[in-house]
Amino acid sequence: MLSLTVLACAAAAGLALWKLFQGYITVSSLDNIPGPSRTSFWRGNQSDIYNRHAWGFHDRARESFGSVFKFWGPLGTRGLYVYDPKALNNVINKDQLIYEESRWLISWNINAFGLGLLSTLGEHHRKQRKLLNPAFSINHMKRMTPIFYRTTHRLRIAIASQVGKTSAEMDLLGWLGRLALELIGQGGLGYSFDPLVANTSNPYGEAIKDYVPAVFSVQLWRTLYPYVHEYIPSSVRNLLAPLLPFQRFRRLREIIGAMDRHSRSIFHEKKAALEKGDNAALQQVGEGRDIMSILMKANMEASDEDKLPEDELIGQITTLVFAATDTTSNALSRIFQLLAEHQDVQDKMRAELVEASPSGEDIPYDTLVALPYIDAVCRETLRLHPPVNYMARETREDVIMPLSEPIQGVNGEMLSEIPVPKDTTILIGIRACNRNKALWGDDADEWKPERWLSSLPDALGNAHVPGVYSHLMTFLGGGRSCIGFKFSQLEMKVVLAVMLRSFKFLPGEKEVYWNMAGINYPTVGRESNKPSMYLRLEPIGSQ
Ligand code: HEM
Repeated sequence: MLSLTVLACAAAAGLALWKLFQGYITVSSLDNIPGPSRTSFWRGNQSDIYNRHAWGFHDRARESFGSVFKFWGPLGTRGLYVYDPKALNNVINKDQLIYEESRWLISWNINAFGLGLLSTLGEHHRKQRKLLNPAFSINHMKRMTPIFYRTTHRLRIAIASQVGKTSAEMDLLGWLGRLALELIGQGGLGYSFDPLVANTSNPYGEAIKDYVPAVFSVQLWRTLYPYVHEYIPSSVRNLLAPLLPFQRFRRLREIIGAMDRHSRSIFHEKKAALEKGDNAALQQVGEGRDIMSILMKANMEASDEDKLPEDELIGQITTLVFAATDTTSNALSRIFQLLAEHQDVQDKMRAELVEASPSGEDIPYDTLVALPYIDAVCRETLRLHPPVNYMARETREDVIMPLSEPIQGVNGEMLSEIPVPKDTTILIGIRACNRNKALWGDDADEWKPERWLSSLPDALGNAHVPGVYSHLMTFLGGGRSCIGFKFSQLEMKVVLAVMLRSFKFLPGEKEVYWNMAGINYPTVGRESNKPSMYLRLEPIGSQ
């Protein structure tokens, strides 16, 4: 009996060792795909790809190896970095269910955000999305526009009091982050997080803002999470997590705990208001027009098979707040930084706004979204500087990846498709696709809003980039594309419309350094890891 047990344990250990180290022993169809050599025997290119200063690695690799290249993952595994449009179309549309979110990321997201859209797969995800979609329609965005203006004017007043009559240098990222949280609060949840006055802060806002840097601070450990996820059951993981002796893990757990507590209390408040009837809901902050009220009402009326359980509704709250906050505020910060560096563009945008509303009244939705120059600046910034550089996927089975243009294999053969083995990590090169010179022209790495005012290159039209927005991969495409991209555009345009008429934006004294992360963020200089961006603001006319 004992020898049988020993034999079984030895076999299990052998299998685990084989699974762990097979990458070093086996050959793969991806060995014929060119790519950078590994910089660590154990970690492959992990630390080249996933670090705050990885811009050079990503840019050199795309320039040297083209639209599909191999990279090394941990323990001898191979991955593919892809920005070929036809391949991307297969990844996010045609074979979406084969190129799924990584299992470990889903498990991580369930722990961090609960069972929201970022944590579910397949039919489960489709069902959630079906219920949420109507709340993100253009008609609904129009109805939310007054809420966006009202909230942004509160920010304008708060900033004006800091700027005074002359000028002041301030952490604009901090203000835009608070505004983004308040807008998803009011427009998304019918809840006010932040009075938007100076010298106050909000624990939920702080938690959300710290989440991405906190995750990146444990990135080395996070690259091991796929193995932790595979070999340690979730019950044991949950038991061990609080015992981890590292301050960084403790902070991450605090952040996740704060997000969950707030989401639960917001949910129960909304539920009570909805149960009391429409009047109670109308008296809430979002006047019943917010995304969660619509979702909760739709859920009450849905057939049993389409209904979402409470935990999934709570998960949507954390997911929405996380997905909406840093992405949009960091994108807006990048726009203001570029406007501070290009006063001519800033002046032109201001002139367009004054022409659209000489009296300074809020510009109605239809007019605002159609203003061509502001639109060009937003598109161009989201093209050149997408807040998310890449997204990972993982093949659930062997699959053939077709290419728009053949590539030369390591053996000299031309390849028009690549056989990709099951369990391969795919990195969707969002920034790489947006800067592809073969599609956008030789000036693809330059910021030129004017490019959107004349016709775009034919090569771009013919390539059929599968992004949901303007030939860009910024918001991805397919069944997992960004559901909030219209919300985000409206937010950017309302903020630009209000702020550019009140302030002139100038470069500050403090250096602005952009860090590469799950969502890129600026810091003062390269060494700091505290998200912030200082610009100088000067008042214009009467406030
Ligand atoms: C500039 C701003 C934004 C950018 C660049 C952005 C980008 C993205 C990207 C790349 C994804 C795909 C993630 C994945 O495949 O795992 C995504 C998903 C998502 N985004 Fe956004 N986003 C932005 C703003 C927003 C806003 C304002 C909201 C909410 C109001 C939002 C809500 C979501 C949600 C819920 C998902 C998950 C969708 C799904 O899995 O079905 N995003 N976003």
